[in-house]
Amino acid sequence: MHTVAVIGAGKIGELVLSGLLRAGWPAEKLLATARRPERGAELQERYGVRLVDNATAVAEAGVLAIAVKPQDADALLAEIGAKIPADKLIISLCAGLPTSFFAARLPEGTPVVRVMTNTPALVDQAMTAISAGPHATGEHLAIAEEMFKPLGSTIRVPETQQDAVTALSGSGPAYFYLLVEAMIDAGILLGLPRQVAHELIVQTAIGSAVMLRDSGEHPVKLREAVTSPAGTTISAIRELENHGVRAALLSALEAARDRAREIAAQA
Ligand SMILES: NC(=O)C1=CN([C@@H]2O[C@H](COP(=O)(O)OP(=O)(O)OC[C@H]3O[C@@H](n4cnc5c(N)ncnc54)[C@H](OP(=O)(O)O)[C@@H]3O)[C@@H](O)[C@H]2O)C=CC1
Ligand SMILES: O=C(O)[C@@H]1CCC=N1
Repeated sequence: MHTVAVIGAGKIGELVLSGLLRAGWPAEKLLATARRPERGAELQERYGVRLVDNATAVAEAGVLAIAVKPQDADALLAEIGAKIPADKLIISLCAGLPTSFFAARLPEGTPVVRVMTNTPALVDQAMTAISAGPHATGEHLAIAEEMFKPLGSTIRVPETQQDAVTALSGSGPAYFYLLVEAMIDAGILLGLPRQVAHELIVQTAIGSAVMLRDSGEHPVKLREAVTSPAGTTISAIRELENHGVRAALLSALEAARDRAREIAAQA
């Protein structure tokens, strides 16, 4: 089991730390770095992991999980990139940034793995996609899997698919939360108390998600089973189609993919 340092322990860094601890990773094998001292103190108090500066993390950890915003990655690598020995494994959690961005700022031969996870990691239900970058071997991918499997599901994808993955599963939880929020508001419109609307929609979302996962059925078949002839569901579906919800989702995910590309171009 490697010592893992989370460099830039914000929201995603924290969920990696907390997930590894839940999975039984010893706290003494976890390091965290933060830009603001109060954030570091918070993490130390909450998880008992050691807060260190970036240089100490580089010196002591075998795996460096980079969890800063993509816009902060260049400055971070200007600070530590050249000091990272080539036997360390770099795991980038950053949206958009290709592994070549890191390779160009690291000593020749340093292995880089690109990972796109998502916030349901907080409840061990993440979807994490893992790609080999320069100098990353099967052994390096296995280390990334050892870290992320306990946080949910993992899949290996070619790096060329990572911007699309980011649009689907990286950002995905936000789309579902927005749908749930809108449906709860619809419940209010129909006169239900907010708490009742919340309970109905959240449990419906959970039930639908479990059926999607466990039944093995195509979503079309599951939807058809709910949609009675001349019934209530088809009336709602007509409105969804009239308002272009399907087309909106296609455009929205394409926009997310394009934004990931733009982040890389601006880095
Ligand atoms: N949020 C999400 O759902 C997902 C995010 N990601 C990716 O994860 C990464 C992190 O996102 P997120 O956790 O949301 O962002 P946050 O802003 O919450 O976390 C980034 C953290 O890095 C710290 N930081 C920045 N520069 C340095 C530095 N030089 N040294 C040490 N710490 C530093 C920031 O400090 P400060 O607090 O001072 O800003 C902040 O705490 C991004 O690259 C994002 O693309 C990937 C998948 C999902
Ligand atoms: O919005 C973002 O850029 C990050 C990456 C995927 C989810 N959140």
